[in-house]
Amino acid sequence: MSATPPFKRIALIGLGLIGSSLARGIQQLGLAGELVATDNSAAVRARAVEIKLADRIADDNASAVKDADLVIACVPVGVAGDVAKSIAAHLAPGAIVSDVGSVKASVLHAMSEYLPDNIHFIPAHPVAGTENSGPDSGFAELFSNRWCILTPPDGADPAAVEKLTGFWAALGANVEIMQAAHHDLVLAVTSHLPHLIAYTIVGTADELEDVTRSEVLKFSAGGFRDFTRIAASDPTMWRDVFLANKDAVLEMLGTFQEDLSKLTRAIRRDDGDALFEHFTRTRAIRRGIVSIGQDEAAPDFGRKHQALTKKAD
Ligand SMILES: NC(=O)c1ccc[n+]([C@@H]2O[C@H](COP(=O)([O-])OP(=O)(O)OC[C@H]3O[C@@H](n4cnc5c(N)ncnc54)[C@H](O)[C@@H]3O)[C@@H](O)[C@H]2O)c1
Ligand SMILES: O=C(O)C(=O)C[C@]1(C(=O)O)C=C[C@@H](O)C=C1
Repeated sequence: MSATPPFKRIALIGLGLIGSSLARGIQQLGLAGELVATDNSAAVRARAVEIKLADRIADDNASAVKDADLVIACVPVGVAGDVAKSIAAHLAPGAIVSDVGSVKASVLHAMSEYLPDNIHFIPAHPVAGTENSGPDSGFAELFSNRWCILTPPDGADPAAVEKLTGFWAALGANVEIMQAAHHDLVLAVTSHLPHLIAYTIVGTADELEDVTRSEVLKFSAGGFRDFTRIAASDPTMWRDVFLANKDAVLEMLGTFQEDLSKLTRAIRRDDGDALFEHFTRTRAIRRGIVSIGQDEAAPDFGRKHQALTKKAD
């Protein structure tokens, strides 16, 4: 625990997987003089009191942010604007206001509409999670050795960006700064599209006529089992992600469908060389990610993204 916490009062809004992980990390590391938290679900607030997720659980968003020097909205991206509206008039001048949403441009737009000019708004996205949600699912180590991407708007105060960078670094994250629109393109291919594929394939398996659901469950080893984990992710969160990052996801989906057509054609034409060449290339990508470790995986995804957009041009 540091003698003087970097923040006098941190307010967390939303106590699901990410909010409760932040709460546990902030408490363990002593990052706030006082931690105040809230959630719009009374059941979640009651559970947060029971498991002592904060020094104080406030009844609503407005009272939670009073006198806080760091406020973090940990809610589905579709309600980020509503949260900004509910806290705008109650923020302390000079406070840093941030979020953890999986999409950045839409959150930047929705929250900026309501937030006053006398605070520092710096959106963020910890690229770390699980398929679980709710206040019991969080853990303090979630962000350790994972990326956290900050997308400060043009003209953001460098000192506020540095302070938020220090906060995420204290939680163990590697911080990267990016434009919101670029973040949304990169994450469309590295996170959003994989989730869409998982949701699709698990649904497809469930709808087959000649293969029963019990056979799917019984024989789902390896690959399919991994897809079922991802497809168990929170429906509200992912509905909001796809609607909020519509353009980038549709762009990546178009490229993906072209590539899938090429592989489909290779199978239909018994073109073993094309299949072998493709699988050899993808194996090398996986081995590259594993050998450089998690710390350097994200820049690699960036290069893959550049290659994809070049191809689409
Ligand atoms: N789950 C992940 O893997 C993951 C990873 C990184 C970022 N994120 C992002 O983090 C955010 C939160 O995701 P999560 O997984 O913690 O979700 P979650 O469903 O576990 O928790 C969200 C919480 O927000 C509360 N909430 C909803 N609307 C609210 C409002 N208007 N005011 C106050 N509270 C409200 C809900 O009651 C819920 O407890 C999302 O924007 C998501 O995109 C999620
Ligand atoms: O590991 C998982 O369960 C995740 O899906 C985490 C994951 C991801 O796609 O990597 C999901 C969404 C977030 O915005 C960040 C992280």
